[in-house]
Amino acid sequence: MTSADAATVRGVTSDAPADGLGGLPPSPAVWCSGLRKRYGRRTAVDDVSFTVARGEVLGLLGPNGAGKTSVIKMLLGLVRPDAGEVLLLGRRSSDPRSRAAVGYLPELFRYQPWLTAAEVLDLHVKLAGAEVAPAERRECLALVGLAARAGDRVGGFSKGMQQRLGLAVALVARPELVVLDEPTSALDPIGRVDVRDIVLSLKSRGVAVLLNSHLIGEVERVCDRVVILDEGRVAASGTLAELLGQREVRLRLAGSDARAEDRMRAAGSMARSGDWFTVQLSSDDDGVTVPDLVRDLVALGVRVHAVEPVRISLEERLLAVLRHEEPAP
Ligand SMILES: Nc1ncnc2c1ncn2[C@@H]1O[C@H](COP(=O)(O)OP(=O)(O)OP(=O)(O)O)[C@@H](O)[C@H]1O
Repeated sequence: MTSADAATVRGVTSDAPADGLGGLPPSPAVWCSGLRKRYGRRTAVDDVSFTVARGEVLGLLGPNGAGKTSVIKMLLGLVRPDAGEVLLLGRRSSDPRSRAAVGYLPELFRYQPWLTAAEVLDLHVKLAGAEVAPAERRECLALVGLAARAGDRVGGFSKGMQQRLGLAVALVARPELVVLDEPTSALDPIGRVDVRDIVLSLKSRGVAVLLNSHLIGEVERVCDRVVILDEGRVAASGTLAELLGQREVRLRLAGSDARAEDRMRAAGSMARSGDWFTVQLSSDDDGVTVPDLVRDLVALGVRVHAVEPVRISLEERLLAVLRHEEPAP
């Protein structure tokens, strides 16, 4: 974030309501700048800055111990940063008004074993100071697949069921920002798909989501932007298009000659392996490069047996960034 961005965020916070009234755009769901945290002699988080816009899903990725949970806890005011600033929904995270509008599923979750699932939700609605009708609370339990267990005590829940309840707790008070720290670590495959659908439905309603997950495929499917942390620092960040920008197309051709290869090189840098040709497309390709290329190759008398789009996966990009194999975008 530039200092100009920071100044804008601060301006909105101090001079205007956080909800964007008065013609100003709403402040970001999360704004943090220069976050730092040391535990003893170990630096857990070092100069981390990013924003999460309203309605945006941001994925926080990184290896074990990279500082993801520490960042989340500093954002939520659960851990005091040694340096840096945080604004949630345009307000300091210590402000009860911002806290009430944030739903949080912690990495290590434990709910009162003597309460029923419905009672746990009632308690959290009360703590948030929200007005949520009983029918809506039941719907929330149904959303996470616990409708049939609403009256059962949490002490008898499996780990996955407790995580589902944690998700309901994070969602029940109609938050504007939802922070999910490893939300699917205990879930079965169906539960993971459910969480993906829930995240997408939150996004469609303008709710911002900050998602920390080691399941990269999950992050790739639902996130608009990704921040990769490594040893406490931001190693890379950007939209998925920015991070995965380099796209390629693979073509299996027969009868290719020098003119055909020149035509492919005109589309992007080219590599050949037997009958297969790989052409790198530019990140601002508007979708006509490949059809035009195929049309021209056919006109040159080349037989086109296969055309396969290839895109680097988020996992490949993550590993490349963490292994310092390429410059971070
Ligand atoms: N309460 C604490 N006391 C001492 N060190 C801590 C504490 N909390 C975190 N750390 C250290 O800070 C670093 C970052 O930990 P953190 O839990 O934020 O990482 P993470 O990216 O969430 O890891 P994981 O993916 O394993 O959950 C680690 O080296 C960890 O040992």
